[in-house]
Amino acid sequence: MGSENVKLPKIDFSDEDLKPGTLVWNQVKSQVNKALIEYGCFEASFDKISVHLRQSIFESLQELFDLPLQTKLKNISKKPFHGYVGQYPAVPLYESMGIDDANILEKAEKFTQILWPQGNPTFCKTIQSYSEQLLELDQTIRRMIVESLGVEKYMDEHMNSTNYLLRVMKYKGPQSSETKIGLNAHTDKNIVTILYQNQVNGLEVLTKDGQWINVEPAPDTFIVMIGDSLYAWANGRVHSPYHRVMMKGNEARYSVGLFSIPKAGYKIKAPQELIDEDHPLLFNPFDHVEFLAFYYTEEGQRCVSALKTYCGA
Ligand SMILES: O=C(O)CCC(=O)C(=O)O
Ligand SMILES: [Fe+2]
Repeated sequence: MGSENVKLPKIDFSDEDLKPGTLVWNQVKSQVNKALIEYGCFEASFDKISVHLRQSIFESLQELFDLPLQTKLKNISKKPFHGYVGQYPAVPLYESMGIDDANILEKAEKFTQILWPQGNPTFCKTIQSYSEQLLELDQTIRRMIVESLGVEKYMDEHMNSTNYLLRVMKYKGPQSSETKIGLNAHTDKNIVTILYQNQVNGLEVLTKDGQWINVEPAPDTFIVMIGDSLYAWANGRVHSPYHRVMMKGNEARYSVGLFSIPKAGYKIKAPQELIDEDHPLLFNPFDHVEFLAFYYTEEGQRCVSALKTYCGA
């Protein structure tokens, strides 16, 4: 059960002067560092995404999930969890779809074309602008993390090592006051995840001391979470938390995640500056795409930490 009394830290990214080197940058950076060591997660207010866009994104999600199943199944991907996912007996409330490189107009158009051959410019523009604008928050946070780790010499390499995936999600209301599983507990496998949801709560995050926190974001805040690939790159200096979705009541929950994901062929390797006697190397260098292939095998699904089994040092 979620715990009532603990709240995730809330950090404000709306200051106009939030540029590297400014006083406010350093203040926010130290809040980010503290939150990521303690929770691997925080609530972010970020006002670059207009109120209009924040509303349109949920209209677009609803329009997409209202399409006939036949149409939704047309979104196929070779990468697990990037195509259409739904109708799984283990998580019957859950449906999702991934849009690779949704920040790039041609990619957003290609995706839109698959579902609406006759075109849907509003949908296309909404997901593209949302991704392009929110990516700024991902990059700000990652710059701050690299600075806090004191490994600025890897800044460009790190910033250029990822692509973006936008995943849209719907959780049906279970039509009961009893809590039902929406999405099983997991850690994200990517670099940074930024989640945004409609007004139906359900996300829970596990603290280091084993309590599930109910995440109750305000309408204008995003949830930022660290994935296992960044945990590995930082050699354990930031936490990647377990989280899950628990649903009750009648209302559907819509959420959307922007995931920064290591590019195929890029080897994730902790900088040597982050390895010492007190911090021995945790993971051998690995390729994220190859790791995911292992994660989605039966063995990978059974492990407590798939990454440790795959490439633990
Ligand atoms: O819907 C949510 O808020 C969480 C989704 C999630 O954890 C994921 O897609 O990895
Ligand atoms: Fe997740």
